[in-house]
Amino acid sequence: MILKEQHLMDDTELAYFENNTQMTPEVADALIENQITQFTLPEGLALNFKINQRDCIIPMVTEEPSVIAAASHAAKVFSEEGFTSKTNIIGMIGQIILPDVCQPEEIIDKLKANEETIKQTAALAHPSIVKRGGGLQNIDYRTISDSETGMVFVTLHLIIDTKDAMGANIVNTILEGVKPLIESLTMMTPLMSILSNFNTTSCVTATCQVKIEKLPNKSAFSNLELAERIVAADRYAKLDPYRAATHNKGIMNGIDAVIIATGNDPRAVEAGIHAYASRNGQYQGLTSWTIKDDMLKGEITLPLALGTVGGAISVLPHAKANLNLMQVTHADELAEIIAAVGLAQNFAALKALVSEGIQKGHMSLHASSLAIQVGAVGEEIERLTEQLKTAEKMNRQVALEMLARIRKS
Ligand SMILES: CC(C)(COP(=O)([O-])OP(=O)([O-])OC[C@H]1O[C@@H](n2cnc3c(N)ncnc32)[C@H](O)[C@@H]1OP(=O)([O-])[O-])[C@@H](O)C(=O)NCCC(=O)NCCSC(=O)C[C@@](C)(O)CC(=O)[O-]
Ligand SMILES: NC(=O)C1=CN([C@@H]2O[C@H](COP(=O)(O)OP(=O)(O)OC[C@H]3O[C@@H](n4cnc5c(N)ncnc54)[C@H](OP(=O)(O)O)[C@@H]3O)[C@@H](O)[C@H]2O)C=CC1
Repeated sequence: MILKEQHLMDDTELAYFENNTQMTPEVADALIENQITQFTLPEGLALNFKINQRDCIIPMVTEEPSVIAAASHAAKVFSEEGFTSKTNIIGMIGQIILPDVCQPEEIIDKLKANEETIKQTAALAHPSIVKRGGGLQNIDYRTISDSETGMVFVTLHLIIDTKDAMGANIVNTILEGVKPLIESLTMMTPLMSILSNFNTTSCVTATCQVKIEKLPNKSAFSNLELAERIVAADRYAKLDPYRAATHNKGIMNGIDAVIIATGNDPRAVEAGIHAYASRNGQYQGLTSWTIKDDMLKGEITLPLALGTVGGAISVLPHAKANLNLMQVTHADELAEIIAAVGLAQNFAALKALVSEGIQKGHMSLHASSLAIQVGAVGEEIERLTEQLKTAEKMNRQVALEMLARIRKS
């Protein structure tokens, strides 16, 4: 197997993948409650990626046809220079929310005067993360007023470096460790203490560029027109939330697939990214495509709190094997890859949308799942798939009629 020859997989991992091994019932039972079975999804590899000058094979777990083809297609378009991806990760944000505060400035001053003690208490609450070089970095204070009730909240943001763990449990442990001290300093009972998934202090930016003359182009538009239409589509996603949601869904096609493949928490990532997309007061597309010096340039910035250890990652053998496959050890490296995948996925979708339309590429790759949906089995699947790809219309009725003809022949 090529992956083993390239030292991207060892014998155990290869056997695990080849035998399609499930996790043991004990592991499955330990992960969730009332576990009855295991639910499988296909995993594929996105190819052609060069990220920060390193060639990278990307494992993607998705049920949607054409996602992996699209990512591979875009990665090939930008393969000359590849993607540049850079993290700006200070840490996760943990919130301690004080409700019904009468004198917010006084409370904040008191807390500021005791920051050293808060930091010491935080270190004692999770000594092992401090030993790893992480832990509480700094504290921000916010005052939030509810215009309906008149209630004023003071919210502490504890910025906590969780190193290679996503860190939700680490943050929550530290918050709950610090909470009694906050109570005694303020003489108030916090409403709650919990991490924020709007993790603006864990951002990553990926960029890419290609000479417009080198854009692969099967459409009737010139290469410059194609590039301009991609830029216009990108702009439109900044203006119209109805389009922005779909634009960002396309980005998440790639991001979620790698998040799931690496055992990370897709709900946390989705919540953070969609909150970030709304940070200017209106939900907007997350990418930026521009034309400069005969080049089409793409950029995406996302908050990504990810782990390469902890949570389910260290429990799921597939997740560990997939991290090895990408040759990733640290959480920031994983974030860099995932941001690049999101940008690539968006490029492929926009390029298809503004030229031949999405259905051509998507539906031809959807043909095999449509064949199975209408009941094709064994060799029928391939025959029906091929016929569907050449059909003028591809839908359930057409597929059923074709399958009936195949069975008669
Ligand atoms: C599908 C393509 C890539 C065809 O694109 P194409 O130019 O017709 O394909 P091609 O046959 O010339 O292949 C180009 C490259 O694509 C890859 N590729 C091509 N086919 C395969 C395959 N079977 N298996 C693996 N890789 C494949 C592969 O890398 C290949 O290079 P090669 O290796 O041949 O030198 C293109 O039409 C495309 O990128 N379409 C976009 C598809 C997409 O975005 N799908 C997501 C689902 S739609 C959605 O959910 C989101 C959306 C669209 O609504 C978001 C939005 O609105 O913004
Ligand atoms: N709102 C949300 O998003 C929430 C998410 N969650 C869930 O929390 C989980 C993630 O929490 P998380 O705290 O990451 O997981 P863990 O509780 O598994 O903590 C990670 C542990 O990994 C160990 N570790 C080993 N090597 C490293 C390293 N290099 N860097 C950092 N830690 C290391 C640390 O323990 P040690 O130092 O002792 O070895 C650390 O405590 C996910 O399953 C998520 O779904 C939970 C609550 C809310």
